[in-house]
Amino acid sequence: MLEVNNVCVSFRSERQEKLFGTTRDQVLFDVSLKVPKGTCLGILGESGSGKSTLGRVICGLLKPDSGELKIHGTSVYASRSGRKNLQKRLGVVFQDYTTSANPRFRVKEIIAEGLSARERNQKVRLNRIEETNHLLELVGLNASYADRYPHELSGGQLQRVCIARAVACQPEIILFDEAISSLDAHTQVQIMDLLRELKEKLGLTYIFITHDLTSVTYLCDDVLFLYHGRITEHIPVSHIAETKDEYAKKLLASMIEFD
Ligand SMILES: Nc1ncnc2c1ncn2[C@@H]1O[C@H](COP(=O)(O)OP(=O)(O)OP(=O)(O)O)[C@@H](O)[C@H]1O
Repeated sequence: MLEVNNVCVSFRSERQEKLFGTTRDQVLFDVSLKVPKGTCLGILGESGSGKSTLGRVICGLLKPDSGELKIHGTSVYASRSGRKNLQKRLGVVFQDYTTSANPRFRVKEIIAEGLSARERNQKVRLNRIEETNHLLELVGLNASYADRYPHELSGGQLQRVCIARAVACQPEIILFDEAISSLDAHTQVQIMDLLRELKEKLGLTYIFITHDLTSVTYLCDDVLFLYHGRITEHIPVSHIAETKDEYAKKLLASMIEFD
């Protein structure tokens, strides 16, 4: 179980009245959520609502001003061991697969980043070739891709490699930050099918940050709406049509009209 309790985040404001002013802009206000094991939580909000900031708090990259992040009851930011505990259990897949994969690395070296993390965490020595081939198959590619460079892959294939790298460290939870947003609609569906399959096979828990309601309804169990840094609603996806939240209603209406 991953828990976020009363998290507040602010950044130093660019508009300072004094030269060394300390005015801050608050981006997250008292955000709390729980993600039970084996479920998928969608975090939905428009641009600037604070989704990625919340994502950075969840993956251990940004200590909040106040509030806490807990994984299996252990506070992440209270100690170094708390952060290490999170690193062992959580993988991340970002939107920009072109920059999150080193262009000078071959596919096998990209996946090796995840395998090395697993070797360190579990204090084991892995058969890299065997593991890489297994992971490539798991994400719908095959061993022949291992020697390719990122520029020799399509966007969808490269994002599959990034997913393989995240899965390589055997995390319990994977955070996806707009991970399918830059792909075309057909590839998005293929990747979402892959994510569903992996979740089932490996018993994973997902946190799926997006601005796209359709992908949330396709993939998530629960959805949380973020508006100007505040959670306005947190409901099961199956009850999304009954939402009371104005922002959620607007999103829903635009999707229905579009359909
Ligand atoms: N490091 C930072 N320093 C200052 N302000 C920041 C920083 N990171 C984010 N912000 C501000 O916090 C607010 C929320 O940004 P965030 O990236 O979390 O939004 P988002 O919902 O993920 O948007 P998008 O969908 O466009 O990525 C924005 O106003 C942004 O300018």
